[in-house]
Amino acid sequence: MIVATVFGLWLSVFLGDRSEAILSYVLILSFGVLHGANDIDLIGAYARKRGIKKSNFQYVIVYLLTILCIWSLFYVYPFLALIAFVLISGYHFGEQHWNKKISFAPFWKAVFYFLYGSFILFMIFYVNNEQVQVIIGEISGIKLSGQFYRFTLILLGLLLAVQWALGLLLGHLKHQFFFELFLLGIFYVIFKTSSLLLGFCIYFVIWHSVPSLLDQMKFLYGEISGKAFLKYLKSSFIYWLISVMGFFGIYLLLGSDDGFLVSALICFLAAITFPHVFIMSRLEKYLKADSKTDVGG
Ligand SMILES: CC1=C(/C=C/C(C)=C/C=C/C(C)=C/C=O)C(C)(C)CCC1
Repeated sequence: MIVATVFGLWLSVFLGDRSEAILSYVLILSFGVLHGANDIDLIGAYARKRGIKKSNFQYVIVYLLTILCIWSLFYVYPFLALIAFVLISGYHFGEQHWNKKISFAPFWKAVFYFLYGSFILFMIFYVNNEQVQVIIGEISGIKLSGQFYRFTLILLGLLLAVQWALGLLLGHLKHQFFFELFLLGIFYVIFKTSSLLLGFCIYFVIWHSVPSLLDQMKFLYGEISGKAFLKYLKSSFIYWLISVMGFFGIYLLLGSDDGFLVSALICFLAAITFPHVFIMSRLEKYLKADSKTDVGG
């Protein structure tokens, strides 16, 4: 993952703005969307493992209703929806990164996930604050100042540092401290050198979507292999196709205006993110609890 990240950094130096944007859309729509495209099968498999029997059709209905609710929320209270989206995404990124490496009590675990993931997101927002202000303004009609991103980043950083230090002192964190710190440094450099979209994309695809895909394969098929990946592709293809077509539908409707497209991409991501975070949180807890299906301990 480090090699792919450095390669991404190298690409960001060489590619022009247009090529960076195209590469980012391609990566987000391929791996990014793919890692959320199997959610209905995942919740079905999870329920079966827990002895609950419901048809896939019921899950599809609940899933679609959830997406409809999120879209309505974005329509009626866009700012509130955006805040909820960012908070939940922070938690989700943190959970993916730390799930197998920490042993806090459940509440403090959730706080740590949230602080870590939100810290990463606010690094992106702070470094690109002018662009982010425009995008958030376009979605919600509210313009937050550059100071706001700076202050929130510092606050999150301080809280994270305190909990991290306590976790180390009390032995709740099983990881290489300097490596994790180095990673945060690398992320900062990437966000600073690449465009907003490519910076987010490098983190989202390499450090979130790919590890999540591997966890899902292990959960669904008990192994990580080329064969399991093909099975995964087969079962998620239809959902992936519908999502990508949905995105292009929005694109055709809104035109090729880059600003609009980024806002559309965010609302689109948000709609599939809410149910995805819920499902993945169940799955990660299951993977951690069941040592036989745990990935890389
Ligand atoms: C608001 C905002 C952004 C945040 C995107 C987020 C928060 C995405 C989360 C995606 C998830 C969690 C997907 C599912 O796994 C961007 C794109 C950086 C651009 C600037 C404005």
